This record gives sequence, C-alpha cells and structure tokens, in this order.
Amino acid sequence: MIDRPAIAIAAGGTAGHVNPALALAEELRRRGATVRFFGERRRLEGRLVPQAGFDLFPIHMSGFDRQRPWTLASALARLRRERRRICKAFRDDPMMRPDVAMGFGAYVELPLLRAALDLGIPVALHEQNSIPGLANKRLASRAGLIAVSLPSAQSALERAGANSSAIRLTGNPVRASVLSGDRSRGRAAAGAQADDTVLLVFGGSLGAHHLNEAIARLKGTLLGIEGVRIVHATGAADYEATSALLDLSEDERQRYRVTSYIDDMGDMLAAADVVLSRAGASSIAEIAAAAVPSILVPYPLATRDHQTTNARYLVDAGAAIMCADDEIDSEGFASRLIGLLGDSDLRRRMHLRGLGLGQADAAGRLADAVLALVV
Ligand SMILES: CC(=O)N[C@H]1[C@@H](OP(=O)(O)OP(=O)(O)OC[C@H]2O[C@@H](n3ccc(=O)[nH]c3=O)[C@H](O)[C@@H]2O)O[C@H](CO)[C@@H](O)[C@@H]1O
Repeated sequence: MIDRPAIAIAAGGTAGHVNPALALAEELRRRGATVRFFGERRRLEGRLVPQAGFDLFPIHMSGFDRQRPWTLASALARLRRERRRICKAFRDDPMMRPDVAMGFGAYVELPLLRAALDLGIPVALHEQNSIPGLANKRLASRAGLIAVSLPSAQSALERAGANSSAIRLTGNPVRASVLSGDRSRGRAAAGAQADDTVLLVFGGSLGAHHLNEAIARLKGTLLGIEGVRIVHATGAADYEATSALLDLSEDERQRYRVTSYIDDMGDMLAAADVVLSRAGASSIAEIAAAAVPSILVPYPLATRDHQTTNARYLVDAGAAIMCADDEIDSEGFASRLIGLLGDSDLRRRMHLRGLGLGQADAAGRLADAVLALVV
C-alpha cells in the first residue's frame, strides 16, 4: 500500500455529520494518512474542522429547498460548477488528488464524490442513520465501500442500488475526546459537588426550540429538587430566546448553566447523571459510549421519523426512555424526568444496560475499511 495515503472527506451542515468524520480523520491521521476535508466555510464544519487541525477545501453550495422548488435549478448549476472545480484542482496538483474520497451523507459530498468518480478515484460512504439520506442513496450504486452505523440501513441502501458486498457494519465513529471524557473535569465545569445529580440537556448540534421551551417551563420544579444541577445547551439560534425565557437569577445561575454550544461534550457526558436530548445519530452514539441514562425526544420532522428508529437502539435495551415531542409539555413528561433524577437505583440499572452498547472501535473499523480501498 501507498506510504502515506491521502483521504478526502466531505462532511457538513451539522455536527452530527461532521463529528463522526472528525473521529475517522483523527484515526487516519494517527495511522499516518493525510486527510483533507471538503465543506462550507460558513457552516459548522468551517469552525470544527480547522479547530481539530485539518485543512478545509471550501465548497460553495446553494441548497435545494423542497418548499421552494425553483431553487433546484440554481442548486444543480452550483453542484456542476463545484464538481468541475474539484476535478480541476485534482488534475492540476497531484498533491491534491486523494487515494480515496469519502462522504458522510451531507449534500456537500455530492461535488467531491462525483468529481472522484469522474477521475476513477475510489469512493466510500458512511451512513449514520437507520434510514439513509438522499445524497448517500444517490451515490450508493457507485461506491466501493458503504459503511453503516446500524444494520437497519442496509436494506434501504440495497434498494438504492448498493452492491451488498460493499456494505460493512462499522458503527458510528465517536471522537477520542468523547471516549476519554473526564467526569471530574466535567462536574467541575458544571459546578457540581460529589452528591449532586447533573442533568445535561441538548437538542442536537443546532438546538431544539421545543425542548428548550419545555425545560425552561420546568426550571422552578427542577431547581426545587435538592442537589440537581443543570447544564443546558440551547443551540446558537435559540440562545437569546431561551435565556430570556429562563430569566435566571444570580443564585440560580450557580445551579443552572446555560450556553449556546458545549465544546467539551466528552467531559459533560461523563459528568452527567441524566441526559435529555434529541435522537440524532451522533448523539445516540455518544450517549451509548458514555452509557449515561437518557430521556430521548426524537425530532418529529426528521426524514421518515428516523430519530425514533435511532432512539430504539438505546430504548429497546432499557438504557433510555423515549418521549414523543408532543408529550413534552405534559405532566407525564415532567414526572418521568423528575422520577429519573430522584431514583439513583433506576439510573444505575439503565447505566448497566447501556454498557456495551457504545462502539468505541467504530473509528478503527471504518479506518480499516477505508484504507483497504487504497490501491
Ligand atoms: C435536524 C436534523 O436534520 N438533524 C439531523 C442531524 O442532527 P444533529 O447534527 O443536530 O444531531 P446529532 O445528534 O447527529 O449530533 C449532534 C452532535 O453535536 C454535538 N454537540 C451538540 C450540542 C452541543 O452543545 N455540543 C456538541 O458538541 C454532539 O456531541 C454530537 O456530536 O444530523 C443527524 C445525523 O445525520 C440526524 O440524525 C439528525 O436527524
């Protein structure tokens, strides 16, 4: 095999797509490969990729909005232009040309992977969700490797034309910093004492407005429980509105930390006694890796309700409780959350059932499969 294989990775949009790609990139770098990312500077990858020490080749996409069908023509024109630009970059500079091009399911992968196919470069896909997204389905028939997080994705990919011999169950890669989260560092950041019960709330990488509202309404009740500490990431877009709803006093701020985005998710998951979250694929993988008891509220508008299917991975094992989005304003939801916060035996049972559901070796398995494509 080539001494120092070059891998191009497209990942974009939300941290749910970018973080597993970073977990793979870290593993490939550890094995001596060079990794270059392809994505949009103005989106989350524009911050997370350079922060992790990788180069980002900027792609300029304009998204197709299903609600505005006339945006299709400009989206397709942009896609063709970016595909040609990437082809030219690979032809002009041999150092730019990767040995494998890989995508994690975001639409930003389309120009990179189509350019790679044009030039005969092997293409790999990773599908995190139980129900594959559109970009991966479009490329499935031409990929040399299709790695999946969950076995349930396999049949839909085969229906989209994937060769079943290209499909591998690798799991969803989790960043090393999440796998090595430090409980005492996280609890210090949460301002928690040894006996306190820490509730971590987040709604995926972009935040969840409905979850933010529901938890803000329960603020008084939650802070009324002795020893409960809350760390709540609202998402950037909802930070101002949620802070206004919460209207925390100086005293309350000692026990209720509100932020737009948590950078040290590994430490926070390690510090948490209960997580309240959406059920995006990366959240599920990380909650599983930390084996922390959770209440999962799947995003109700996710394509074909795939977050409910994602959540079942933990719920069916007894490691998590599922609540529908339209239940979270009810008394029933409040009493389940309060019940879990007050019942350390139940939390311990859920933790024990969660052990073993994490897939700490997913990044390693995926790196093996990607490097096997290098000729
Ligand atoms: C609205 C939407 O379309 N969501 C999709 C998006 O989810 P989205 O990216 O929102 O959510 P995921 O659960 O997959 O990932 C969240 C990621 O953000 C990180 N994080 C989150 C909050 C925070 O404060 N700090 C932080 O680091 C988490 O550690 C995790 O790595 O992609 C997922 C993966 O394809 C899909 O399952 C979701 O349906």
